[in-house]
Amino acid sequence: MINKIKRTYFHLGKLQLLSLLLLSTLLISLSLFTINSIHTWSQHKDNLVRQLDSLSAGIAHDLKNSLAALNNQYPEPLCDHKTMMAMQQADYFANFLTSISIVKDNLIVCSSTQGMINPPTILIEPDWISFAGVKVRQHQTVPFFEDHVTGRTAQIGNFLAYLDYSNAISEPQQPWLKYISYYNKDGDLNYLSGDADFVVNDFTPHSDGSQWYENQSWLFSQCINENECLLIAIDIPAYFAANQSMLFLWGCILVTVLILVGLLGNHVHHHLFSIPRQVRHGINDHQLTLHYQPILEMASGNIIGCEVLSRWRTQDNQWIRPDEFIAIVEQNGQTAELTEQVVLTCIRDLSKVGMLGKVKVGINAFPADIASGHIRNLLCQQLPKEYYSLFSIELTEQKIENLKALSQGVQDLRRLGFEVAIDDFGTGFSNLEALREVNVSALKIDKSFIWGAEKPSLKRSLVEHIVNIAKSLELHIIAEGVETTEQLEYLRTLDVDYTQGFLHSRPVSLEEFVVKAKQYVNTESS
Ligand SMILES: Nc1nc2c(ncn2[C@@H]2O[C@@H]3COP(=O)(O)O[C@H]4[C@@H](O)[C@H](n5cnc6c(=O)[nH]c(N)nc65)O[C@@H]4COP(=O)(O)O[C@H]3[C@H]2O)c(=O)[nH]1
Repeated sequence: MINKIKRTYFHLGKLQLLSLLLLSTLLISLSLFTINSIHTWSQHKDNLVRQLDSLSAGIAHDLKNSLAALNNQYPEPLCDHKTMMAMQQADYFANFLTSISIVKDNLIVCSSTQGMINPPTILIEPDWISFAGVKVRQHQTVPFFEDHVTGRTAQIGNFLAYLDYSNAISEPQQPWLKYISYYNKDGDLNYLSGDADFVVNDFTPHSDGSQWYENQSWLFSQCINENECLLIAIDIPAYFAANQSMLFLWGCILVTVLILVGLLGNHVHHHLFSIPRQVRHGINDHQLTLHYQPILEMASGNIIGCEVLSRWRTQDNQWIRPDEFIAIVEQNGQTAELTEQVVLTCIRDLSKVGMLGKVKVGINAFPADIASGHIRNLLCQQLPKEYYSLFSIELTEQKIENLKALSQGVQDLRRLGFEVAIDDFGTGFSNLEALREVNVSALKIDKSFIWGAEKPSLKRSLVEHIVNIAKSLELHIIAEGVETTEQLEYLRTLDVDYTQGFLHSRPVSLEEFVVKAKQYVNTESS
């Protein structure tokens, strides 16, 4: 009852933990989003104003020191080497201007980046001409190295340059950044040209006291000359739209990540905590059951014994394969408990059905069980001496930590009359070196070698090799995983002692094993 409550609590706890984790991450992200969108404008505004102020100042500086200076130096410019060098130099020193070109008869005839332009590029009408005489074109194509770019250009006299903002603002090419020119007539600002149209009413001075104004829709710099001006303006809704779509994108990414983390978290939790924890409880609560797989004598075809195999069903009614839970038992450090339960249960089971002392029994053991003498003590406590020879301890494929202690443990078991077999021979540690060191009495050929050995193949020669070694060491040979009559007949030609496999029977419950074995075993008590 207490265990049931504990288990229910454990399951609830896991679900609650996961939902809580997901919910809190979601809430934190939502709050971050909200805070971010509330603060976005106020946080970025000052920064943008600063950047755009320095951009204006930088462009004005470049126009004066590059384009105006070139006009002074070359009032009648030619596309000659000298002028080209001066243009390239000016291009190099300018921060926001590039591809400085010479303009003649409304054509770009040569440029600092491409030399002579053939055919020359046609100039479009300027979008506005500033008070200082700078002709600004919003979408002028200019020659740029091997290519052409289209964008904003500034022209003073015979020289024109492409306005390159790419390094000027941290968020270049943004749709919210607008350039507009206005003219001032009788104290009213009138739209002249540019990216946008807006009514210059109800603007309040910018909070930092600079020359910037803002209303619901626009943030713009003050018009500083009397007749006309170029405004650098920020379209606030467009700015938010751009940021919102970024937020939406990030939101989608975050939600996807959350879902993945949730799914993965469940999986990781299941494997790291749930199964190991359930295995721990399962062993402690004696939830293991045993299945018995018949072992047949080759010569007579009789069932003479069985291999004992652990089976474990979880609380969710799932069967977990030994291959999976044995590894967890090892991680949990519960190998001794498992072996103890297997030994005690199988002795009790076989005794109950009158087969103890009548059949051979193969029990899987961990190397530590043998090295520590744990399995020897258990068997000796539970069995009368005359049954020792019927028990075969199968040394499963494991990492051997102390080969010397293992070899001593095997020696002790054999001295008492128990059989010791190397399981899964041919895989993992069970190689020739182990065979030399550990003085076993039987060898089980791994099923992976049996499958395919019925036909001439590399496997066949390996099986023959293994059988020869076993015979030369006078070991009993058991072939496991026999699935077909061809395999069985082939193994008969090799004179293998015992066979085990689905051909004869799958591992079955005790009751089913009794049904299968009873015609070969006298279960009457003597
Ligand atoms: N496909 C196929 N499979 C066959 C055939 N004949 C037998 N098998 C399977 O091969 C495995 C034989 O056991 P193993 O080599 O000792 O390999 C065992 C053994 O190493 C380990 N194991 C099982 N029970 C215990 C246990 O109580 N203690 C320990 N230490 N290890 C155990 O888990 C391994 C896997 O056990 P199982 O899943 O029960 O798998 C069993 C059995 O079901 C066949 O003809 N075809």
